[in-house]
Amino acid sequence: MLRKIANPARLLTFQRTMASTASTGPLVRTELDSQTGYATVILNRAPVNSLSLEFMAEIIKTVDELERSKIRGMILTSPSSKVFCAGLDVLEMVNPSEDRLRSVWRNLQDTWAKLYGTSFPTVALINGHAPAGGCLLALTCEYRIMCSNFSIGLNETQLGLAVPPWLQKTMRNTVGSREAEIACIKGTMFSSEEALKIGLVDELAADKGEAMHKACNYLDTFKNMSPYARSATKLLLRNKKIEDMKRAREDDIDRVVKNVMNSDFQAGLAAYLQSLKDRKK
Ligand SMILES: CCCCCC/C=C\CC(=O)SCCNC(=O)CCNC(=O)[C@H](O)C(C)(C)COP(=O)(O)OP(=O)(O)OC[C@H]1O[C@@H](n2cnc3c(N)ncnc32)[C@H](O)[C@@H]1OP(=O)(O)O
Repeated sequence: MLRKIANPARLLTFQRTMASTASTGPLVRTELDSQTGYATVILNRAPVNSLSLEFMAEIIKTVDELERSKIRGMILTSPSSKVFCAGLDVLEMVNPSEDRLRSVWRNLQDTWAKLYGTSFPTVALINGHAPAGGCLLALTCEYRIMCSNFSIGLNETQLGLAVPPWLQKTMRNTVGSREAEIACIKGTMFSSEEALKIGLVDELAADKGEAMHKACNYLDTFKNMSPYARSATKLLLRNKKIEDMKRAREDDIDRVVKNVMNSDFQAGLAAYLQSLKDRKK
């Protein structure tokens, strides 16, 4: 359920009233600029926007609502000064129940499909690190603007996870076959500057303010264009990839369940979690 709050200024704020888990406030906040029709979607699951089952369900619902609201563009970002999205909530993979794990992967697939197939233009404003599922969210957008001094990449293999075909394809479409193949297999994390060089992001910004300005500039390029022609062309380009994912989704989920339920994977994950904690010492 959306709550619409009219501000005296031109900014209308839509807020989801759903209770959040670890964050203060709603898991996803949407601010709509009533003059431009651009919605800023703020991922709000502290501390690192890791993608839990419920968080992904909220992202999916938000995109559905934005489609109904006929917005003119979306900017996806985070309130954190350090992390755009830390990827899947790794705790979802620690000795999970098979049913929950299946739902998690299904929601991850749906999150990708929803964001990838929006009728409106989308920009990822990457104002922090974006590993794995964080990079996935950025890749679903049409345009990526990244603040300097952060890292982004599909590091799944470093965690012992295979990168699924649909995500590999999205990476290939963005950076080309050769770069994508090496990056996916190695699980490379790129600095903002390296990401720009290989085309993983389109522009860099010194800070969030500059990134927001650049994001609006991208969306403005469609101001005088027929929304129908724009979105029809986008969906003709992207729909087949979404359909391919949906056709193969059960195999994809079976593969993940086998991967994650394996005792070697669980041992590797425990070591990975420990390494995250050790980094702080
Ligand atoms: C159908 C098949 C589909 C397959 C597609 C696969 C797609 C996605 C797979 C994934 O996304 S796996 C997840 C990969 N993510 C990571 O490897 C990120 C790990 N985290 C980090 O590198 C860092 O935390 C950070 C994001 C760079 C941020 O560093 P920072 O120093 O700012 O913060 P930390 O102190 O490290 O973290 C704070 C707090 O958050 C916890 N945390 C971090 N990342 C995650 C996460 N992904 N899930 C859950 N929790 C996470 C971290 O452990 C800290 O917790 P505390 O120690 O404070 O309790």
